[in-house]
Amino acid sequence: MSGELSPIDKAKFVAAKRAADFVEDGMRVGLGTGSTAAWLVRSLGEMVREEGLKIRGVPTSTRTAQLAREVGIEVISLDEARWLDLTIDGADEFDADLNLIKGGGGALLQEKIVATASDRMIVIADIGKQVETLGAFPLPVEVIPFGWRTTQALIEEMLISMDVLGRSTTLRMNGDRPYVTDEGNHILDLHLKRIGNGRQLALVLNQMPGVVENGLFIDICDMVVVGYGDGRVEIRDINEGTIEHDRMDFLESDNLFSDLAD
Ligand SMILES: O=C(CO)[C@H](O)[C@H](O)COP(=O)(O)O
Repeated sequence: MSGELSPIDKAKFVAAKRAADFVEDGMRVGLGTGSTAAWLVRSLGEMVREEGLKIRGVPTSTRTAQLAREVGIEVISLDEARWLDLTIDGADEFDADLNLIKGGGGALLQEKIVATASDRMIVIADIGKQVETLGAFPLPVEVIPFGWRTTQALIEEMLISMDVLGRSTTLRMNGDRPYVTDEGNHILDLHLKRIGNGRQLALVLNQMPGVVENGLFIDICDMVVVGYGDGRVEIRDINEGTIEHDRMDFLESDNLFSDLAD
């Protein structure tokens, strides 16, 4: 049963399952987007249905909103919640300082707004997302459709002036059309290879006309729950370092996992 899922799926699952333990009754919870976040939403749904957990969720995309409703989580908007106790989301890369690249799933704008509006952000990720230096994963930048080619050219010029290693940028596509975000924008993926100064790059990008937001999450994440393909989980805390090693009691006993793996 569980053997039919790939090690990466198992790693994502155990990270999400462990992170769900941080969600308490009455919390307003930001719900991330992506395949790892989907495991989290399903786990929380199970806790709502079977344990009577009472939470209100603020989804970071229409996809997550739909899944949250399907699994029984009460969905509210960020404007209704105003402020959140906790956001749990996936990431494309995380480094030792818990800085992130996000936006591989195209939801970086809502994800950053929601994470920033939260007392605490927990990232759930398989160990493959850990990097020494951010940047191997193309950095997503959300741009408005008007004049996107000009914005792209400005970004490429800026990358040259900042001496960034990789300078090519591509418009994200959905089939033969530009990808459109929930906000009606496009995404440029910046193939940088290595981001020396993420803080500076994030600031410079967001000052450019046409740029709405970038996928660098600097000083936003408080904790990363890391999953391994063999079911182990590790917790890295921004202040205390690694606070939990090698816990692996999630896989075999879990109904949700075996039901989905069937
Ligand atoms: O930033 C994101 C979506 O915009 C996702 O969290 C990120 O792409 C990770 O996705 P996955 O959990 O599917 O690997």
